[in-house]
Amino acid sequence: MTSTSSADGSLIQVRDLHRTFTVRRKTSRFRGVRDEVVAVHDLTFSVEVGEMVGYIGPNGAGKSTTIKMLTGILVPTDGSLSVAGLDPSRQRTELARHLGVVFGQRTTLWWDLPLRDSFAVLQKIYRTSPERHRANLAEYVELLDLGDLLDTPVRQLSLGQRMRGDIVAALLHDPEILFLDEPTIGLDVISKGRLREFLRTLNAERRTTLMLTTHDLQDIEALCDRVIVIDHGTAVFDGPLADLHTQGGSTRTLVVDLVDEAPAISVPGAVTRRVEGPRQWLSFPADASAAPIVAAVAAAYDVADLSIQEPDIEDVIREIYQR
Ligand SMILES: Nc1ncnc2c1ncn2[C@@H]1O[C@H](COP(=O)(O)OP(=O)(O)OP(=O)(O)O)[C@@H](O)[C@H]1O
Repeated sequence: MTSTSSADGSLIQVRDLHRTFTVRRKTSRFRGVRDEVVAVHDLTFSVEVGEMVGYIGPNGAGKSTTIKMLTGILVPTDGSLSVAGLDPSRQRTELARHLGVVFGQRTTLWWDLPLRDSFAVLQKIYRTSPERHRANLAEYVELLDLGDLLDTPVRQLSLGQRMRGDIVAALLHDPEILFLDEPTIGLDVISKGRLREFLRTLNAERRTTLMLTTHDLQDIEALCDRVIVIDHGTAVFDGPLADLHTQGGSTRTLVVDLVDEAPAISVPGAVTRRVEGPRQWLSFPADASAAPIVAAVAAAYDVADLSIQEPDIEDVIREIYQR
C-alpha cells in the first residue's frame, strides 16, 4: 500500500486535541452530579512515515484515549486529527486498511479457530488480494516462526505464540502504521527479543511506521528513535530517548558480584549506592557508557559476575515531573 499523508506531509498529525468524558457521580441514593474528566487536552504532535515512536506516560495519562482517537474508535471533543490523510472517526473503515493494531492484553484472533482460519477471515474482512495475502502470510509466518502452529486453535497457544499470531493478523493487509499497546507484556526475555527484532526488520524493510505504548524501557531502547511522554492528557516531552534520560537525570545500575567481600568500590564515573556481602550496586548516568566503568571495576577487583539494571521507565518519567 502506498503512503498517504496529511497536507503538511506528516503521516499522523494531531493538533490541539481534546477529549473529555462526562461521568455521573452518585452523591446520595437518589442523586448524582455530572463530572467532566479531561482525558486529553492541548495535545499536538506529528509522526512522519517510517518513524518508530514510543508513546508513554503514567496510568491514566491519556494514552489509550489518544490511540482510540487515532484509530477512529473515539471522536475528539475538539482539535484536529489526520491519520494517513484521513479523518479517523469519519473515515474509520477506510482508515482501517492503513492501520494494524495490536493489544498485548487481548487478542483480535478468534479463540476457537486455528490460526490459519483466523488469518483467512481477515483476508475476507480487508479484501486483501489472494496473492498478497499468501505472500505476506508466508513471509510473516516464517519470520515469526509460526509454521507449526497454523492449525492450532488460538486458545491452545501460549501467550508468546498468540502474540506473534496477533502481529501477523495485524500486518496481513500491509498497513502503513502499526499501533502496539504493551506488545511484550508477559513475554519471556527470548520472546521479547525476537519480537523486537521482527519489528525492527519490519520497519527497516517496509518502512512501516510504529507507535507503541509500553512500560518496558527496553522496548523503547530497542525500537524507538523518539519518545512522546504524556501526562494529565498533554505531551510533556517529545524527543530522542537519550534526551529523556538527560532531562530525567536517570541512572543505570551496575550490579557487581565480587569474589570476596570488600569495602565500597571506588571507580570514576559511578557511585556505589549499596554493599551487601560480596554484592555491590553502583549507579551511573543512564546516557553514559557502561564499558569504562566495567573495565575499571574488573581491573581493580576480583569480579565473579556483573549485570546492568536499566532504569524503570516510570522512574524516568517521575524524575521529569519532579523537576
Ligand atoms: N470511557 C471513559 N469514561 C470516563 N472516563 C474515562 C473513559 N476512558 C478514559 N477515561 C479517563 O480518562 C483518563 C485517561 O485514561 P486513559 O485510559 O486514556 O489513560 P492511559 O494513559 O491509557 O492509562 P493506562 O496506562 O492505565 O492504560 C483517565 O482519567 C480515565 O479514567
